[in-house]
Amino acid sequence: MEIILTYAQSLDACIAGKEGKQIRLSCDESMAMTHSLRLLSDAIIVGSGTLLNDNPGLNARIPSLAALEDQPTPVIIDPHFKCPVNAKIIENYKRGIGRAPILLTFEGAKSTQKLLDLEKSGVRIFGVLTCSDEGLRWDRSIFDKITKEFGFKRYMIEGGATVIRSLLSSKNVVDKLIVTVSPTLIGSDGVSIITDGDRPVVRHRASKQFGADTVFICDVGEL
Ligand SMILES: NC(=O)c1ccc[n+]([C@@H]2O[C@H](COP(=O)([O-])OP(=O)(O)OC[C@H]3O[C@@H](n4cnc5c(N)ncnc54)[C@H](O)[C@@H]3O)[C@@H](O)[C@H]2O)c1
Ligand SMILES: Nc1nc(=O)c(N)c(NC[C@H](O)[C@H](O)[C@H](O)COP(=O)(O)O)[nH]1
Repeated sequence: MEIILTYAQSLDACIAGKEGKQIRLSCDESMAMTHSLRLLSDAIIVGSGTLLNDNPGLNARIPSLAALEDQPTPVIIDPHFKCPVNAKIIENYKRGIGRAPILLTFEGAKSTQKLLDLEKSGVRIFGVLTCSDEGLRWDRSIFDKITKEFGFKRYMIEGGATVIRSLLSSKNVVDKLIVTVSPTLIGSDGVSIITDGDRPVVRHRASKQFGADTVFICDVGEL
């Protein structure tokens, strides 16, 4: 099992603009790299904040829409079932250009009308999350359980800010960090991913220029 955390950031470590405004940071070349990475992954994970803010498709479309059997599965960390029934990931599934999304919620979550509506739209609900007082607890056992249930081997976590910050301050979860650095400055009202607290060790593995962007690949963990 491999867990990759990947995102695009500005030179001043921001991943979005003021009040979370979505900003296209990746140039065409590095966005194509991200979509190639999606094709190599079994699951693309984002938090509910990104789902609501960006309404992403989370499928592989560049340079062209990949065949359904090659598409990764969209997975949303959504403990409070905020996913709208008309989200793009659900529309893609209904149109046959994306796999049935999975929504991760708390273990033992009670069913609600919203959950039933989401299941009717084709969303698969999986109660695997646990909570501590500082928020969702991240550890590899969550991914072991998802792999046991769905058979995924490679996870690509694409954000957003809460997810990135919590993973960058968790040990023994992420295996690889792939960061696209865009030569732009967003400034103090941007959404930063800088965390306090302890951080995992990262080791440079490779870096490559894609258009104007530089993509860093780092191994993460007790190296
Ligand atoms: N540049 C990029 O690569 C990139 C990628 C993704 C999102 N974004 C941007 O990030 C912003 C969204 O980030 P965000 O922080 O609002 O939302 P998010 O996507 O990080 O989701 C946060 C939500 O997910 C759940 N969650 C996930 N992990 C959690 C944890 N460890 N603890 C508690 N709750 C957890 C909770 O419901 C929480 O409200 C948007 O502006 C979006 O455009 C940028
Ligand atoms: N690699 C990357 N470069 C960016 O400039 C940017 N803003 C994102 N943001 C990641 C976010 O989670 C969604 O992936 C995007 O909103 C695009 O969504 P889709 O392509 O439709 O899946 N990711």
